[in-house]
Amino acid sequence: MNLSVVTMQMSSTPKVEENLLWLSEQFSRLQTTENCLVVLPECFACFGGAENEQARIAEDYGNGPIQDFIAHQARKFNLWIVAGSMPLKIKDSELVYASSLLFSPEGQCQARYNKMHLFDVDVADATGQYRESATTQAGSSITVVETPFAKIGLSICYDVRFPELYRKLQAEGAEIICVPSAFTYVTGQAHWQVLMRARAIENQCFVVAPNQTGTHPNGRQTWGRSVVVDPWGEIVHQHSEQKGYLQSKIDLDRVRQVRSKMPNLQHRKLF
Ligand SMILES: O=C(O)CNC(=O)[C@H](CS)NC(=O)CCC(=O)C(=O)O
Repeated sequence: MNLSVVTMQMSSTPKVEENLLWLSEQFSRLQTTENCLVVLPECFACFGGAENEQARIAEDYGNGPIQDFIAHQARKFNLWIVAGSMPLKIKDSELVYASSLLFSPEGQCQARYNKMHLFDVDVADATGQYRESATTQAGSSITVVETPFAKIGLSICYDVRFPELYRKLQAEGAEIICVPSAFTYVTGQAHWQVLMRARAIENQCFVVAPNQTGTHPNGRQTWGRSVVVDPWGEIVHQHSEQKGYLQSKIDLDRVRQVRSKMPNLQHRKLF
């Protein structure tokens, strides 16, 4: 079965309306076919401002302007949309979940994943210290969701450095794995493409990884180079540093073809 896959590479600012307006312009330009999956980057609605910005724009799950916007766009343009990540409130907590939501073309939210691995890392860039856990609660369960075209595994950004998560997603049947990201320029330059290709090759899945790009208002720099990789590790398409979208047709039979010739998933010894 064929699927049209879109990576939306953004240079998001702290202003939600600005980012959503830009997105609605992009959506209106897409060529929509029967099945079209659009994946947005991590923090698509608000990025690159103050430390408390995610708490500021956080919504209750199932209720809020950002989720309404995505549901509306999904219906209007007949799209499956993975809303990369957005902050969702937690009852009686200052912290938020960084959640990735899958919307159907009917505008229904069909799956939710809360980012498990938080980026508490020192990077040799202008920001220096990243402490995601200061504002974010780590998730504790994995998400694989069945759609009419494929089973989709959800993950976010720094998760990509933990291959055991992807083994689990694959074991649960994932054929497409989304990795919406806000990878830093420095770590992206070193590791971005290798990590995305490795997860695709070892799990024989399509990997769809839209990234943030450019210099954001708080000085944070992200790597761009959003990418779609096929189950053999070949690049289906890759962005430069510019914001915008790329759209490609993929053949989902590729997953079965690659797995039947090289059944390395059945040759596992450990887990
Ligand atoms: O905190 C926010 O504002 C939004 N969240 C992010 O930007 C997150 C956590 S700081 N970024 C990453 O996970 C980058 C991972 C990365 O770059 C790597 O693994 O090398």
